[in-house]
Amino acid sequence: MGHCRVKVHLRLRPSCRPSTAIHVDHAAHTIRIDVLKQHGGGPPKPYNDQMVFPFDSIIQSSCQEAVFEQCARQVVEDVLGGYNGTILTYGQTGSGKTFTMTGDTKAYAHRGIVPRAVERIFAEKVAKPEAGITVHVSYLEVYNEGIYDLLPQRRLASAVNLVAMEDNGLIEIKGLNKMHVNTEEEAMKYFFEGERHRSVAPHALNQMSSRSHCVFTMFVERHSGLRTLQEVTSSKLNLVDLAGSERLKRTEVGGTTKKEAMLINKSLSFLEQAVFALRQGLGHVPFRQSRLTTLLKDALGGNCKTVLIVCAWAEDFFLDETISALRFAQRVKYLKTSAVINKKADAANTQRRYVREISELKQELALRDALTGRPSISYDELTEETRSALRERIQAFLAEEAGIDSIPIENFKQVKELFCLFKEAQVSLRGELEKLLRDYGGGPDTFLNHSQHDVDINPGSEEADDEECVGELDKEGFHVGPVAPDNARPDLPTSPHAMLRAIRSPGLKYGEDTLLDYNKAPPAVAPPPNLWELDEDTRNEAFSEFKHTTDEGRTQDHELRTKTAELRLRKQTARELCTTVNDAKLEIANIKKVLDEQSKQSARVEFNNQGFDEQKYHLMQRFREARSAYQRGAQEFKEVKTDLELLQQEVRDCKQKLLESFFRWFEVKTQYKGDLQRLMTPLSPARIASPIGGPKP
Ligand SMILES: Nc1ncnc2c1ncn2[C@@H]1O[C@H](COP(=O)(O)OP(=O)(O)OP(=O)(O)O)[C@@H](O)[C@H]1O
Repeated sequence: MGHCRVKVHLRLRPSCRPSTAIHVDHAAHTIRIDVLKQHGGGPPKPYNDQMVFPFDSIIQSSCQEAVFEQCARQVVEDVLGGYNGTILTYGQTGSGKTFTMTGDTKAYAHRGIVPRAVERIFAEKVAKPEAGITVHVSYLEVYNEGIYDLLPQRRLASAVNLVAMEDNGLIEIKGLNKMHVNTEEEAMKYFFEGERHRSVAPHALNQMSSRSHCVFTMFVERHSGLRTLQEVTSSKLNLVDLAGSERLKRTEVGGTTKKEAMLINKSLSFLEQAVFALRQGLGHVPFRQSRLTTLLKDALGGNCKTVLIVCAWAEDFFLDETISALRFAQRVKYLKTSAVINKKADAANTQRRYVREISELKQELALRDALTGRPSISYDELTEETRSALRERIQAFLAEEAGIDSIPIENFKQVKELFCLFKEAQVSLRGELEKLLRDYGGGPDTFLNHSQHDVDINPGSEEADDEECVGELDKEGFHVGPVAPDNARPDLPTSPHAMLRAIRSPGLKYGEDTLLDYNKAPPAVAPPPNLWELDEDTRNEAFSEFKHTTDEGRTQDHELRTKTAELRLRKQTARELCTTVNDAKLEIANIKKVLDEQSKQSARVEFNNQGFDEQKYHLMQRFREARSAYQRGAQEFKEVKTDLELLQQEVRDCKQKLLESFFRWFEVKTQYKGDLQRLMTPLSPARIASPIGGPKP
């Protein structure tokens, strides 16, 4: 990056009566003003003070061509070389700024810097076609603190006030039209169109006074040599015709023109403040104070080569304004900018190179495939059919219906597609999981709790199982009901009827499913009263006799044993299923916990073609498996549970039937065999406490 000083030139307007106070030294490029100073109350002494202002050049009576050559040529050449350039004309109203920048249409020789710069740029474009120079032009004006596009139609009521923004270190006007121009004529056509639209008004010093600051910009792109090279330079040339400062009493304006003049003076004063801040090296330069200073930010201190042409009247009458313009020029003269060649990659060339390289690589691949016996492999974009075939294979693989070998891996494009499809499957799985969790009403805890309530998968413990069959399926003996704890014993009944009442009364429980649980299932036939007057051993002996010596007893006992064995098997199956389902539930809850943890750490799992969250994928796969196991197990368990309930009922029925048959048999036996006397023995409290049933040996 090279620092370069802003070049400052002075152009004095030709005058019939130039001030005798102005002395130009063309060799030294200085101008001296002899100033009249008044001392105290004494008579004024003429020219008792002198001010000398150095310039890069002073133009007094040169023609327009000389002005271009002296002031503008180098900037235009620099723009063609890739630098940004700005040429500004500054000065009092009517001092010749527009004449210098635009020129006069009366004669071709009077054309100003703009047409000459356009001519030079297109001359280069024609002379060096290999450089592939492209040109765009824009034209704007800053009028009453608004930025307006002069192309194509500034004077429309809908004219938009544009916004200047800093983009990549350079000031850009958002929405400004940039017209692509192929020839000098085209560029000038747009320039004149803009000229027609710019704001002008007459006043005492200028019949065509500019009421706005105008900026005509040429955007130049140029290849830095042969077209095969990748680099292009992109630069712009700003040609700025500032509105002139004016003293209202001299221009004798009123109304709108007066308001315009005040705003022009204000914006020029902001420009002076910005220049002053830059010159003083102040930390903050108030570029944003006005549209003009914002627009000129690059020209005054950024990436730009800048030339200022100060236009001034040479008459005595305007000496004050001239001195003030010269002072401004002196400040600008010491400003430094940091211009660089603006290079950028040539997109078209880069694309051409890539196309060539791709074509060569394809040939290389085809050759290699032919040599390795895989001539049919395609490297073109995957078709929709291929994509859906791959999707089906992945689905089959994930469902464990096909192995990994079923997924073809032929080229990189296909591998990328496979990753995308895996991601698709993962996303869908995640959706399913979230839906499932939503259905279960929230987080893992709720899910577990809900599941436990939803399906009762506790078929009972081994102990409960034993209790279920208590007093029943011991090898030989018949123990009807567990022994009640001592403190649970009821008062001794005095007769069998009293004992029955006691059995039926609540609080006399001898297990959940004893053979004679009157609270749950009282036998259809009442037990013979004399049965309860026997002691437990005798009573069980009688029951054993019935089961082993009578057909009815044998059949019913066998039926009960078969059903109970079946019930046990079912309970075992249910227990196993219960373990499977509970394990699956636990697994689901654990996976959910891990996934939640991961989600907390990163709100969103990023996946692109460069990466794949393998851990997450495995988790999701485990989740799927656990969920399938849970669903299968839960379904099977429901079926087993239904069977279980049926079997339990059947067992109860068998027990009931056996008891009833036993009661009937016992009654008949005691009645007809006449040995009732022998069987009748006094009741003992222990026998009554365990009237029927007993612990299993
Ligand atoms: N060097 C010059 N040679 C011949 N004529 C000139 C010269 N400078 C200015 N003029 C004439 O003076 C008149 C006013 O000049 P010009 O419009 O360029 O002033 P200006 O500085 O742009 O004024 P304003 O700020 O009001 O727009 C024009 O008619 C122009 O032709």
